[in-house]
Amino acid sequence: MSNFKRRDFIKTTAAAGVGATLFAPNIVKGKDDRKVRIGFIGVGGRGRSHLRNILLRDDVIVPAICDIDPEAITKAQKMIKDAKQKAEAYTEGEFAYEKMLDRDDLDGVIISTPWLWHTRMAVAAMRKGKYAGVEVSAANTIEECWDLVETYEETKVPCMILENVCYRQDVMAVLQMVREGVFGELLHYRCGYLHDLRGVKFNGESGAEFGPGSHGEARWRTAHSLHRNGDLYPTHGVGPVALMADINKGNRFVSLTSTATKARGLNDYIVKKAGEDHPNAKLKWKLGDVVTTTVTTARGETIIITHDTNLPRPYSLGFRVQGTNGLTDFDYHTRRVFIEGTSKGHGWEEAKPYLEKYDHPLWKKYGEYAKGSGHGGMDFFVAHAFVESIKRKVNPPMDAYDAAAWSAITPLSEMSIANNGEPQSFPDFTRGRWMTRKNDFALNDEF
Ligand SMILES: NC(=O)c1ccc[n+]([C@@H]2O[C@H](COP(=O)([O-])OP(=O)(O)OC[C@H]3O[C@@H](n4cnc5c(N)ncnc54)[C@H](O)[C@@H]3O)[C@@H](O)[C@H]2O)c1
Repeated sequence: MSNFKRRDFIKTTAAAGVGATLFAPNIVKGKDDRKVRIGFIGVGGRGRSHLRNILLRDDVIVPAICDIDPEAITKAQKMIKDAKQKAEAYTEGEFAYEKMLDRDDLDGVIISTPWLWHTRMAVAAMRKGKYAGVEVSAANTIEECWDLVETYEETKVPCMILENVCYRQDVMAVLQMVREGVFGELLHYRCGYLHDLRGVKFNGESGAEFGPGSHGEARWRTAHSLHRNGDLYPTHGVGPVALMADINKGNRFVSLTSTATKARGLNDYIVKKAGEDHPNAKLKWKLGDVVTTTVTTARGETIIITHDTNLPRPYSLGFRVQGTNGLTDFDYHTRRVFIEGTSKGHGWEEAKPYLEKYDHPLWKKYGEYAKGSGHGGMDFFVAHAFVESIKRKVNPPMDAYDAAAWSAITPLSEMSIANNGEPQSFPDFTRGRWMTRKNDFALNDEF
């Protein structure tokens, strides 16, 4: 039994390993008291939100943190001190994390750094026997996708992509509906990342600065829009869909085609903020404002993924799940369903009764507890799954194969756009094992 509890939350957890696959245990052995020791690489905005959730648990110790930004370290150290813990900080240069990974008292690390560091850090963590929990996206190139898979296969140390949206309450209820056959046989999905990031990509005195001297993600994220044209952030949308579609577990992504509109939004924003004489107003942005990708699967489904981060618009992940019996469109603002024989007439039905009826058992169990953990509660679940997988020494629910297949959408979409929408084949990262692997995501009653 686990000793997991927080504040007034004292529910015990079930026996270890239900529904999960054991792997060769070459990682640091858990202690009898089942306390897990987790280090943090990157304690910026996202790293500290993970840290906050982790520090609320009584089954995790945080012995070490790493960041190159002294301000981020100071903020994180205050949180750690407030939680009555003590962590050593690694701050000396961009490779200080390697020193931290040499410690023998870490079971896992949570990596919340800029994208270009993710694979390098996750691979280093696995090689040093530490579970790698890596923020999204996990990889930038097809080579990096293979690095994640091959390092996992070689070391048998798991890598979990920390895709929190897979645990969103409505997403998990729809997953239950899928599993119970409410939509019939599935054919089509839509999803994406439609988020006005202009205020994230630019800040500083003029409101139009990025790179060194700016703060937060503007320091590193914006450069990708200058140099790359593709779906730069696919996993919030495609992660949940991949789990519904059994990707890598009975099904796989086969190919994609991508197209992009022209790039106008960022230039328009800079001119409005800082005037047309601002040096950044002269830049030629490569990222098309709306990138549309269509993925085909081995089972004959299609998935339309939209990336839309440069224009004024409300936040949306734009989910649609459609099968032979009906479909749902759902988002933070609108959730609707049409099921043949149940929904009256030709109109949509409000999804609320369905989402309540099919509320996932994990949400029934931990929903109250999760509230306030960030992003409507889903941040609790993703960190919880990481911690519980380490405790039980089992593979996490979203693994290196998922990290590779979901992240591969970015480089493949770039190649497709660069070649006039030419179809690009997905590598089969499972090397054929997708045919026999089983989808056990969130099927045990713990994580
Ligand atoms: N899942 C989600 O909901 C969600 C939300 C926000 C961000 N993210 C992801 O989390 C990651 C981090 O984003 P963020 O918003 O925290 O960015 P951020 O810029 O606020 O933080 C990144 C941190 O990494 C540090 N860093 C950079 N290079 C480093 C190195 N070599 N070694 C150690 N530290 C280094 C920076 O100093 C900074 O403190 C990104 O991949 C982002 O896409 C995910």
